[in-house]
Amino acid sequence: MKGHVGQIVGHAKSQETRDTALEIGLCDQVFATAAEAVAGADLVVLAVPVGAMGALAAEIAPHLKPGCTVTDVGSVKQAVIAAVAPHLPEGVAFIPGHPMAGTEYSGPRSGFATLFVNRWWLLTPGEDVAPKAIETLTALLVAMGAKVNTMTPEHHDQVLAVVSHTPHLIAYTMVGVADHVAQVSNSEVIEYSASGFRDFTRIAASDPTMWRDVFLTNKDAVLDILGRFAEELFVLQRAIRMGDGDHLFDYFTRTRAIRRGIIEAGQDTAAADFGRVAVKT
Ligand SMILES: NC(=O)c1ccc[n+]([C@@H]2O[C@H](COP(=O)([O-])OP(=O)(O)OC[C@H]3O[C@@H](n4cnc5c(N)ncnc54)[C@H](O)[C@@H]3O)[C@@H](O)[C@H]2O)c1
Ligand SMILES: O=C(O)C(=O)C[C@]1(C(=O)O)C=C[C@@H](O)C=C1
Repeated sequence: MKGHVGQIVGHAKSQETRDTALEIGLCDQVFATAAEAVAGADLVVLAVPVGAMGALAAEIAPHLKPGCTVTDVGSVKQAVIAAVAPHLPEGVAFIPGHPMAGTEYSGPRSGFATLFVNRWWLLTPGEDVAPKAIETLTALLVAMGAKVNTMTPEHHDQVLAVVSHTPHLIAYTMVGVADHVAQVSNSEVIEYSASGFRDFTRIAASDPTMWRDVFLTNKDAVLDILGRFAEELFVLQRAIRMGDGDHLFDYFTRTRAIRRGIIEAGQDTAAADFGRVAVKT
């Protein structure tokens, strides 16, 4: 954001995080209370776990500058809106947001300059929000390299259940299964993991608080996708049992085309950004 805004003021509860934020130049100033941090701000960005958004909004509400914009970066939108909006005073523009970028790491040292470059940043503003406020926020996000799109919070939560939330649950589960197998068979299965399983372990190393809150707050959409996942899994399980190679081949051909389409659309930048090699098979 540096160079695009006047001053960046942060808040973190721990002294260590506040010290780090100043040391690495993330903020110009940091405060121990959110109330102090938001005083006089034109734009306030809420970046805490989804389950903590409501309490934070209640804390900052009396200290917001009239006419300011409040946004958030939570991975779920309907629950954040329900928790935050009731606290915000009249005249504050609330533009819920979600950058589709991140890693399994947390904390102030986990960001990097290109994190948002060529990544979607989804906004789910209500119809009553002034277009000017949306334009100003969009301009800032675009300046950070993001591609911005707006949609309804309902649609956001359904889409994210498919492309982010349920895949994380599957990764957590698969790593749990491997660990269980290793324990009961007293073997070294995880040591022999190659890149496919390692990708699962990377995802399964994501922050437990963040992901607990995601699943608790996007419950219906995730349960819907998990149900569909189980149905597909049973069909593949049956194909394996019946020796139906044609079914497996056709299914895998279809999924490979999806992966190739993502790469051709230039949307697989995260791995390369983070110093890993994007495997193009
Ligand atoms: N990590 C990702 O990949 C990613 C990507 C997009 C969106 N998000 C969303 O961004 C938000 C922040 O995630 P992050 O990865 O930046 O996490 P983070 O752990 O790096 O930062 C979260 C901060 O919130 C603070 N916090 C936790 N509970 C709190 C509470 N009850 N009250 C006040 N502060 C509290 C923590 O101390 C920490 O400083 C989450 O809502 C998450 O869903 C994360
Ligand atoms: O690559 C990762 O570590 C991520 O999972 C990042 C990811 C994602 O699912 O794409 C995780 C959660 C966020 O809400 C947005 C981005």
